Amino acid sequence: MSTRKTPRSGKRQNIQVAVRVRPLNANEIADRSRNIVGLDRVARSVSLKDRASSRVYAPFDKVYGEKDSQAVIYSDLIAPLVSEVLTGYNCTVFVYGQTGTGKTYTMEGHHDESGEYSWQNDPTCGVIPRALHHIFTELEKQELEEYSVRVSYLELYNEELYDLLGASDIQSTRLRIFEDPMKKGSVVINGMEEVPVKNRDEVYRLLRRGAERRKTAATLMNMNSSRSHSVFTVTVVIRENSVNGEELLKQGKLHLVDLAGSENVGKSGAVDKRAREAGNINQSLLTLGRVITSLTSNAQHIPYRESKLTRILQDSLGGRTITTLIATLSPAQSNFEESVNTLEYALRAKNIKNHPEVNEKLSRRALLKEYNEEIERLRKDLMAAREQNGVYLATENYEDMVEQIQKQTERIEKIEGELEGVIAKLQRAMADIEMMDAHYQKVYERNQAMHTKLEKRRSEVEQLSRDLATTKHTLEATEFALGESQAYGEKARNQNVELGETCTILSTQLEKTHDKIDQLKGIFVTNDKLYGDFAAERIHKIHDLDNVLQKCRATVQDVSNTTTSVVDTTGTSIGDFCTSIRTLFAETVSRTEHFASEVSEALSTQCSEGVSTAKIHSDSVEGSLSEMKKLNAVAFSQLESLLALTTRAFEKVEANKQQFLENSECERVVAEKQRRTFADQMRSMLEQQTKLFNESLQLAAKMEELTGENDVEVKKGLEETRKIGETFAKAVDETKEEALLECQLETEKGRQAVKSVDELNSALSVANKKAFMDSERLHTENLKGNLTSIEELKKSVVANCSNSLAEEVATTVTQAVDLVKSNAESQAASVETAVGDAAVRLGEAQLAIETFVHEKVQRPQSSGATPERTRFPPASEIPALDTSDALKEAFYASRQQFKRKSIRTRESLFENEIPLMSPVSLQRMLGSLEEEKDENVDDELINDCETISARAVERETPEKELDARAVRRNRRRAFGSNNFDV
Ligand SMILES: Nc1ncnc2c1ncn2[C@@H]1O[C@H](COP(=O)(O)OP(=O)(O)OP(=O)(O)O)[C@@H](O)[C@H]1O
Repeated sequence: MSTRKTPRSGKRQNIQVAVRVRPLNANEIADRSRNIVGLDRVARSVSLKDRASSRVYAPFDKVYGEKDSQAVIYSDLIAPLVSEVLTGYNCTVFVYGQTGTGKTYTMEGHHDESGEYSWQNDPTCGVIPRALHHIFTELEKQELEEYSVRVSYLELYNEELYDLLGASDIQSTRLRIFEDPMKKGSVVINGMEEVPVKNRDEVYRLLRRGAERRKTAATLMNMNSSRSHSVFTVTVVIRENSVNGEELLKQGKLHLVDLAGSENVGKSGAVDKRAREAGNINQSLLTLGRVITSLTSNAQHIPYRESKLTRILQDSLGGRTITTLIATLSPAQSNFEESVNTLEYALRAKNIKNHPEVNEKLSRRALLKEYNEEIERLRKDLMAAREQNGVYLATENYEDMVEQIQKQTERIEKIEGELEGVIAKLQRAMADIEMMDAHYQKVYERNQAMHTKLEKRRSEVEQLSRDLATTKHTLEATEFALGESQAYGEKARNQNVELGETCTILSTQLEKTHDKIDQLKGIFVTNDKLYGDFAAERIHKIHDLDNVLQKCRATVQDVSNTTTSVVDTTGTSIGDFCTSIRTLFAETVSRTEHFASEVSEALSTQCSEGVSTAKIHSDSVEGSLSEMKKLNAVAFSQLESLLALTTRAFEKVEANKQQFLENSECERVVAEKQRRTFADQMRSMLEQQTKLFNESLQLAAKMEELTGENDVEVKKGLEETRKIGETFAKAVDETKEEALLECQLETEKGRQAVKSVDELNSALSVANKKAFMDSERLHTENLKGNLTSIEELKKSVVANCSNSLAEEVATTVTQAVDLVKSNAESQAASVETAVGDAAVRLGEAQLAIETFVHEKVQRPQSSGATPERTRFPPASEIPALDTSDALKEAFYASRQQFKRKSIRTRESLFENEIPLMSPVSLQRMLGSLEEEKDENVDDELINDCETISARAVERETPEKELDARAVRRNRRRAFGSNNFDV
């Protein structure tokens, strides 16, 4: 395969050289051979201790001792190369050393026949299986689908190449090396089998096959395996696509070379004389030494072509390959010289500078074209050579021509070899492609299965997308509702906290209120009892007072009766007095008339004047009497009015008492009613309180208010009662005083009347006296004789009349007045006593009321525990949680702000889908292309294909890529068919 190199950072680098020292083997131990090798890992030096001296060889890139495992060697030296190979570099690892120092062990490891270990976990497993395992691991890790891994295993013995993996008999398989016409400095090994490796497990099988063929060869050809070289090559081709959709092939190679034992080669590549004599000259090893020497001495000519080994590995020595040399040593003293040679060889090799370059990635089209052109060129050369063979020449020239033909034949053979090599390369390339096509087939089938699965999944995805959209929508709505609920919940929680706090306060206050209510209840019960007792007591007292008033009434009645009787008596007395006066007057009149008749008779004419005078006097007395009658009538009427007043006073007292009693009863009834109402209210309030917690405060307040009002009412009632009592007492006092005053006034009026009667009588008496004296004086003048008798009579009449009448009247009046007075006084005293008693009782009642009100009536004691009226702030409004419909509306409203994002379906993934071409379709397409061999048509097709590829690349779907690849593959096959026709 043609590869071009791109510089690796443009740097030249020395071959990496490592030294590995194996442990002393059984023979060496048996020979008691000393370990003379010392390693300094820091200085990366190896020292060899001779008996006399110690030689140090340094620096190496790495030094490994007997304890360093295969895994360490691999991970340090080979693993990095695998990465380089996958990147597109060629890498070579040489194992160089004396026979039996562990070259094969390092490269292949032990073949564990026991089956105890699989090759993956066999600690003795060498570089080759590890490298292949690693390569597959990396390819899988990088998820590369299209790659090919091929291995070849060559043995070079006595400058003959044998294919250890070839299918045919190893003896008959003669591998020939030709220059690679397409790449200068490279060779083509004609007939070499490059076996594709599909997985790790095939590696051991191949290694075993190689080992068996080696053994067979050794037996058949009496081959000394320690003098043969083996080259195990792993070729990794990775197909990848460039950005413009072009298919690129990236190739890297790893050569693992187990060289023949170095014991016959001297320091500078000189062959040991004895070995030379024995014919055991190892040309390849010899040339390798020389090449190394030439490379390190900057010689003009590097003798690569002098051995097949150096020809094959030319690129690995001073070329573009990354090269590592592992020098294996025996630690035994017996191998001192060989160890010295190996170390010196290794140090020399370390000076070789390579300039690694990554193999250029070539497009398949270019590669195939290149191959085609080369084949065509070789075909033409061959034809030309053959045609030359058919020319007839003169005999003279015949020999020259024979010679020429001989040369031509050799040339034809050479060209044929080269052609075969190229064709072999092409075939390998085609095998690679086949391998990758097989991969493609698998990928196609997998893709078809995936496509079917994808279709199924697509419908599922569509359904799921719809479900997802619904679910998303629901989720959003739910999230929205949840948010709302959370906010509401938060508000409610805060409110709850507030309410909790308020409840705690209210609970405490309610507790205290209940205490207060209990206290009030107790007070009300006590007050109820007290009111009962007080009412009973008051009723008792009122009864007492009633008795007193009855007594007072009786007394007043007595007074009235007495007064009436006194008045009657007085009236009678006055009547009697009047009668007496009339009698007396009649007597006086009769006496006077008798006297007058006597005087008339005696005094006839003289007495007529006396009679007229007497008549005048009589008229005067008559007037006086009528005046007295009037006065008596006035006195009577005054007494009547006094009686009426007394009666009225009594009636007033009675009325007042009745009113007082009624008022008291009313008050008592009102108080009782209030008490009952209050008790009912209390009861209902208590019931309500127990039922309605939230109204408890208000009820408590109201209760408190009512309690206050009731208290006020009670106080007011008591006050009113007290006032009424006072009013009653006052009224009684006033009535008493008024009655007394009226009595006194009437009595005074009576006295005045009596006095005026007395005065009138006195005045009358004086007037009569004066009249009689005047008459006497007149009659004295006229009647001197009889004047004395008349005068005496007159005096006696006047005296008798005035004295007895006055005395009688006075006595009667005085008696009457005294009687009235004494009666009035005694009645007044008894009324006063009764009133005083009533007053005392009223005072007692008042005191009792006051005591009751102020002392007995219990009032709620201020305990300080009754909660103060607290106005709790109204609970903050918690909006009622919206209904789901309202929430939905709110959600949709909120959604209006944001355009609803369309749920992205996977439609887009499928809409540009281009069906993947099946291998059958490809085959058909290939057939049609085979029919159209015209290059123009090919070009046209290529253009078409490229257009399709470009379109496919633009669409960037794996399916389209595959399609483009299919087209390219088609194209490639078209070329391939041409080539095979050749
Ligand atoms: N590092 C090592 N640890 C343990 N044993 C080793 C080590 N190196 C080599 N041996 C053992 O030494 C013996 C010889 O090793 P090996 O055959 O690999 O040598 P060689 O260099 O390949 O010889 P030849 O050149 O003849 O092929 C083997 O038995 C191998 O197991």
